[in-house]
Amino acid sequence: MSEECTHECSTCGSSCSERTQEQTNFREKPHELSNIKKVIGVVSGKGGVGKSLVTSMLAVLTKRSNYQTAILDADITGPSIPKSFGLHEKASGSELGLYPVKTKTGISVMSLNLLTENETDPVIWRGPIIAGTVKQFWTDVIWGDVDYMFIDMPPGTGDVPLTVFQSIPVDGLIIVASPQELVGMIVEKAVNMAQMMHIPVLALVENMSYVTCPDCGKEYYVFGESHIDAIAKKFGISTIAKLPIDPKLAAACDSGMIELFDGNWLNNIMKLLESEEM
Ligand SMILES: Nc1ncnc2c1ncn2[C@@H]1O[C@H](COP(=O)(O)OP(=O)(O)OP(=O)(O)O)[C@@H](O)[C@H]1O
Repeated sequence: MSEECTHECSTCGSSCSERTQEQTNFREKPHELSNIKKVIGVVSGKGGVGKSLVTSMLAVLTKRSNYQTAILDADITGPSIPKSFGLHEKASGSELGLYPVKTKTGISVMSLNLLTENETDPVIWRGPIIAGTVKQFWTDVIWGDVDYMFIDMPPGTGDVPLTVFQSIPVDGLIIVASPQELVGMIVEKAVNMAQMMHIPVLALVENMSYVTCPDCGKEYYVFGESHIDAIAKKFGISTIAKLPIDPKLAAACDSGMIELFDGNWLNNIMKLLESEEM
């Protein structure tokens, strides 16, 4: 029995002598025309902390390194990926399945906003329908060959993230948090959920960590001293990144130009993704 045993035998993948229940396998197969090598989930404890921004930036970096890249926007009720890439066309389909929409640089994207008639239509669905839609983005979308798929997860640790973790083989998670969250329990909850689902936490990103003065270049930690190093150490997460509050990033998202962002803040996560450890 592992030291981290949660006694949740139905969701545990290890075959140990203490097993009391059969493992229930909820894994869904991707579309037969999809060949997806690595799946990275981007999660946050709560909404609005920059999860979609980090998902978009990591996808842009992998694409810049010439990998076949895809984004599955699992944030069904608040999809923001199409907007940051300036995607307004609708996804098309055939009798074989649905086709993702390509961004200007060739990143494949599927999001509910690419399917609804109006981008502003609210999605007033209950949890199981939302979770079912995410599953369909995995099973019914013809993704083709993908080296890295990033999943922009819905915030929190509820119904939908649980279904995604159970039905899609996620290779690793990147947790995005604001400086305030890093002093509370929200990040701890996300780390604990990852452990319970047996998914490794690859990296921790502190978004809106600091502001750089445009005149003198000095960094100001407006939310107080950063706690990311201590939290990463506590949970044994070796890769961290700090993203400043940068009006250029907000403007790039708003104008659909995130593919043009300039900055090396997430380069060490990129290195990790390309390394043998992944
Ligand atoms: N470091 C940053 N600098 C400037 N603007 C930022 C930064 N991070 C996020 N933003 C802006 O804050 C807003 C929220 O970010 P984003 O949509 O990525 O958050 P989220 O965690 O995905 O939210 P939700 O879960 O509600 O979808 C966006 O308008 C984004 O452009």
